[in-house]
Amino acid sequence: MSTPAMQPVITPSDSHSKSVTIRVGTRKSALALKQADYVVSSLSKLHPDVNFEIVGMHSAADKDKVTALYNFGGKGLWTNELEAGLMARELDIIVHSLKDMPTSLPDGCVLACVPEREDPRDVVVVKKALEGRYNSLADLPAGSVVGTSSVRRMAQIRRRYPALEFRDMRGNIDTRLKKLDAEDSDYSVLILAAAGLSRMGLLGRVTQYLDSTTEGGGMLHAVGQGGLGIEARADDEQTLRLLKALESNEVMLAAEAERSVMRTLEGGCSIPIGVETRWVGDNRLRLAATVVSVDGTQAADDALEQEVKTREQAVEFGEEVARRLTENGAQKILDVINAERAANPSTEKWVPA
Ligand SMILES: NCc1[nH]cc(CCC(=O)O)c1CC(=O)O
Repeated sequence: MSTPAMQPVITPSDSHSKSVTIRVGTRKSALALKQADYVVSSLSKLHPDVNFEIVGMHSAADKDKVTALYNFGGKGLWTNELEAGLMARELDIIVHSLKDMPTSLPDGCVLACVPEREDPRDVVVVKKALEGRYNSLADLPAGSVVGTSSVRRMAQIRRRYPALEFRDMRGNIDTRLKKLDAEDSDYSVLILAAAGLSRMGLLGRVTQYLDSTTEGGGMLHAVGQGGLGIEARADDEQTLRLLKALESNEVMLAAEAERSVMRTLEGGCSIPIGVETRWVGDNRLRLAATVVSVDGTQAADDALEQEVKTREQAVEFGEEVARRLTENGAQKILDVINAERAANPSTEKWVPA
């Protein structure tokens, strides 16, 4: 004899009922919620019988904007509380900006799906009052102030445009644009990711797209920029299978190669490295990468093309590019940056994006 409580739960055979619910964790910023909405609407189309529920969480870094970002360890800045929710089975997947994901995930967590990528490039946005006067970095007079908190962006721009000045700029995209446009602001331009602006419907503000060409300012983007990373539990086979339908194999392989360069060079710390990946033919991936000193005077560059068909090949390819960068002087540049950070962890000003 069994009590009612011990009886199995029987799902009614009503065709409208959805038997499985996937809880989707995300940060609560406007951009993060847009990304989670995109993932849920795409997955819902692929799996109409599955119910998806978005769970927004404030991360430690969101709650404490005053403390220098490196105090959270640099690595895994936005992800820790969400991962705790994932491991506690309060969440089934987490949607991240791929560029904010650490290159090594905690045990039990995997990068389960890399969907189609937005434009990975950085862009220039001109202060409203200066629109029409300047468009590109090359237009800016000496002493113009560029707003960015990213050492990668600052170092690369300083290398090509040594007469420009740089000032810290943090906050969500809306906040940054408001600070830029304020009447009394010193900023002439802001550097942002095209992807974030695109997702927020703000691409109209872009006056220059930055890339490795001379017209593009010689700028390489962040590892994973423009991409999304969906994290899941390594042993949750049902969810892993369900996510695979949303993966772009080309984007996943390119992102794995980019992340591998970073993982190989960093030794535990997030570092300022720029990359650019492009498919150039039959399964051939071209990967360019750069590491620039904070003052822009020293740089290590490399570009290589190789056949990449599997995740393992992508990782090996990234390791090879990292080795070549090291031989070209990247390690010396990184040693200086890491020594500075170790000496001044709490005054750290620059974000590693
Ligand atoms: N550094 C913060 C961050 N993390 C993700 C994005 C949006 C771009 C993306 O998804 O790669 C941004 C804003 C930015 O860099 O302009």
